[in-house]
Amino acid sequence: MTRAVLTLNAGSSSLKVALFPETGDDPLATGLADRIGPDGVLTLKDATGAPIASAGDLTSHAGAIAAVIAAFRARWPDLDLAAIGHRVVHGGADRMTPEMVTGPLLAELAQLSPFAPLHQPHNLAGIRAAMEAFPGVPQVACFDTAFHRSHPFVNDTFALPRAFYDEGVRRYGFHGLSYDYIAGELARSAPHLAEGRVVVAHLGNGASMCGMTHGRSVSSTMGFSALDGLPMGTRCGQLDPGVLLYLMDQRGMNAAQITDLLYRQSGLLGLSGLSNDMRTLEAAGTPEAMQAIDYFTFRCQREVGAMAAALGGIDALVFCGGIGENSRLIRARICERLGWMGIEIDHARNAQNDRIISTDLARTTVMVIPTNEELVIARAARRASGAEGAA
Ligand SMILES: Nc1ncnc2c1ncn2[C@@H]1O[C@H](COP(=O)(O)OP(=O)(O)O)[C@@H](O)[C@H]1O
Ligand SMILES: CC(=O)OP(=O)(O)O
Ligand SMILES: [Mg+2]
Repeated sequence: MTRAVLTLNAGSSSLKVALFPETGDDPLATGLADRIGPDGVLTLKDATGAPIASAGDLTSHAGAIAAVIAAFRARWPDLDLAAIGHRVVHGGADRMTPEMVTGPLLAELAQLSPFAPLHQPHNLAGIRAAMEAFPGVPQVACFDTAFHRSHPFVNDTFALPRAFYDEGVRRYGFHGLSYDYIAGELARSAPHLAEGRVVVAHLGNGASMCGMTHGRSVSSTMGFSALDGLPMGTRCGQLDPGVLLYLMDQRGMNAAQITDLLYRQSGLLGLSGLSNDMRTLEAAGTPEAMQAIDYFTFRCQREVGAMAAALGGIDALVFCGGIGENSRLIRARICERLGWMGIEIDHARNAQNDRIISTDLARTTVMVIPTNEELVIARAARRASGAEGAA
């Protein structure tokens, strides 16, 4: 086979992998390990969508990564990788571009793990596993935070004493690789909108919104950690810090217990008492599941308003992520009270997952754009490793 670029994208509930040729946007193979946990399943497909391999019982991200590497090796014994690109959720305050992985970089990134416990350890485990499986192949780290480093100070800080900002207590924002892709797609397919005021809703197991103009991030609902903003599969979203004081003072909870509560037991799972997965909640129809959906869609409506205020208006709303790309119910529910912002969706278009789901007369364009973090990672890996120039 020709030389290829491998991408690894570890999300909080999933591992997405892709194998790209040295040039071009179409992958040779893609893979998804979904619902990592007791029901975890990995499926790898070739460029035609035909299954290459599958594996079940994926209880951890590390197991999923090992299964991916084994399956690619079995399918392509002479696999020749020009570079491996990794999604790394947290890059810290100064990283605005992808970087080649080195020992010191890995050590620095490991220090950020406590700020992104559902992601950073898996991202770094992926890098280590890939370094071991493919020694000598350049590894490139692509940061979710990088896209948001353009935020103005008012969207980058909290109203704490200045020393905290200086030591890195800032609003970083995440899902940057996804927003980067959407910005590029808009610039390519709808340049007049790309220049305008766009609110992008990345709604997956992790969920956030980004307000962007001229393709640059101005504001994000996520802050210091990937806990802030919208409620998520198992994360609480925006929370009054007084609740934390109560949990510590009155309930005697320690940091580890609070971490578990806010990252793993809250959000859709906590409110429904049933599941973190929107598909399960939509199908269940129990009062608690419906309340969890109500809370999710209400907070999404609030945050579209907040992002539009940060941008001074809105020209387009874009949905992406597992929920945003697939759930016509949630998109319709979010849009139903946003008529005052010029948002009006066409229900037939919405039901078909059309690219434009707003009515022809609506003042604000509403779009569904499947995100492609893998392509952003692959392009960056080619660039940073020099593979692009060599091709
Ligand atoms: N058809 C669907 N209807 C509703 N929700 C869906 C559908 N397909 C996927 N989802 C939601 O998308 C989530 C996964 O989103 P995704 O962006 O792929 O994951 P991650 O945040 O782990 O990267 C699932 O937890 C599920 O709630
Ligand atoms: C940052 C984040 O929440 O990522 P994901 O949606 O992949 O869990
Ligand atoms: Mg994701």
